[in-house]
Amino acid sequence: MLTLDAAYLAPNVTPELVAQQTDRLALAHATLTNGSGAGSDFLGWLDPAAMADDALLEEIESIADDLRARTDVLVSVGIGGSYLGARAVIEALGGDRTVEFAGQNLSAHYHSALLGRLKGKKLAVNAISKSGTTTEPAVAFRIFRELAEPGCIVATTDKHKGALRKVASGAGWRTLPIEDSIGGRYSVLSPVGLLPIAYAGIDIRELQRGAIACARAAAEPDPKKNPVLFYAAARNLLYQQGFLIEALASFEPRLHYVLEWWKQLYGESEGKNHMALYPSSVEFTTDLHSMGQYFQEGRRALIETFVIVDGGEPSLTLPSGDNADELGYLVGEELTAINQAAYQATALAHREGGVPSLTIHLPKLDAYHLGFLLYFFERACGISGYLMGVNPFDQPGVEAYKKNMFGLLAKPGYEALSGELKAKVGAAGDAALVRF
Ligand SMILES: O=P(O)(O)OC[C@H]1O[C@H](O)[C@H](O)[C@@H](O)[C@@H]1O
Repeated sequence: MLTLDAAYLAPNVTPELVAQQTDRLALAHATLTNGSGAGSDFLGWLDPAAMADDALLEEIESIADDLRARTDVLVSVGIGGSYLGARAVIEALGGDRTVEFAGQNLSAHYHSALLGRLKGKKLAVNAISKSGTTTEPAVAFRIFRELAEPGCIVATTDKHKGALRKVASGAGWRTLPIEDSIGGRYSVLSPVGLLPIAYAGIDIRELQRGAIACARAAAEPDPKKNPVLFYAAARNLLYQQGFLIEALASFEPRLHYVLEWWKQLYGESEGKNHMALYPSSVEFTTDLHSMGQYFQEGRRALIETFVIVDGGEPSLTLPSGDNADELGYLVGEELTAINQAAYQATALAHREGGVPSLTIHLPKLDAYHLGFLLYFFERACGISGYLMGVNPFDQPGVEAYKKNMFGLLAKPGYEALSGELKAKVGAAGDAALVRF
């Protein structure tokens, strides 16, 4: 279970204001659950138990066990939704085996350094791409597949189409399916996320169990009893009031990639028709010493959603010593308690500075509660997109850069565009350069 603390949303958002949205919320809720809205072909994630049934979980676990027995490191190759979910869970929960990530950028430095780190290690490689044609992971996969131990390549991709499917069939590698009805950013609890997570040694059944519990809670149509509806309603009301940026804020560095995953989820789902809250993230207290000033006194366009871990953290107390560092008042205090005080102080200060906030409390950060949280955000994102009047399950805008890149790299089929784009990019010529 998670708990929402909505005290600092007032007066912008109050339970009464949310109650006034009941009809709109009920419509968005029904549109999502009945599959009657835009993008309804992509609701395969809605039922987490069906998305990965027992047979599929067993298959994933058995592949993970086999790879763990034969290798030291898994290189997970993917980008966007084929990357962020697995990384979010693995970085948050740790595990006992190293998973490295490749193909989430095109940096020669990043990939050379990774190759260096992997020297002398026995590698498994998991190529993950729903379309099977995304350039970044395809490029990285060419580099890393050569280094895998025999029989230790797994392709997670569309059942029938795409270049990755073709290559995997030709080479006889093991494969895991990505259903048509599951888009990348909603795929963490499918084979896309689950194989790397299982390789890391994290209990994928617990993760799924948390998501199933959240799905049950989210079936409730009354926004007062359904945290998913409440969150979707609150951010929508704030957007209508003119707020433009939602910052997901944590005080726990191991949530870094959960914040990154959330940004893709909301950015791709809602950033359409020149609308939507811009999803950003901050990691406190680190960022209080860089972004804190802006949060307190910059342009008042920000709302904050805190994700706070309440318990289960290791005990670490401040040791005694002379009081020259003026920390005597904290001797014997738990670091976790100091961090909690920092959260309370921050939420209060920001609220008083004009930043409304909502806090999501997790009793502890384990597989169950993380599964609950991930599903919470997915489900709220579907509702939120429908409240906004967009299709939360497509991402047509992402194609624009790809088309340009293919043109500039003269990919077969893009020859005509190639000349035009090269002319555009070079148009300003020397005149545009400012040299020093
Ligand atoms: O899994 P893939 O087909 O390789 O896609 C990976 C990612 O690339 C894209 O460009 C999309 O914007 C993302 O939604 C997707 O998750």
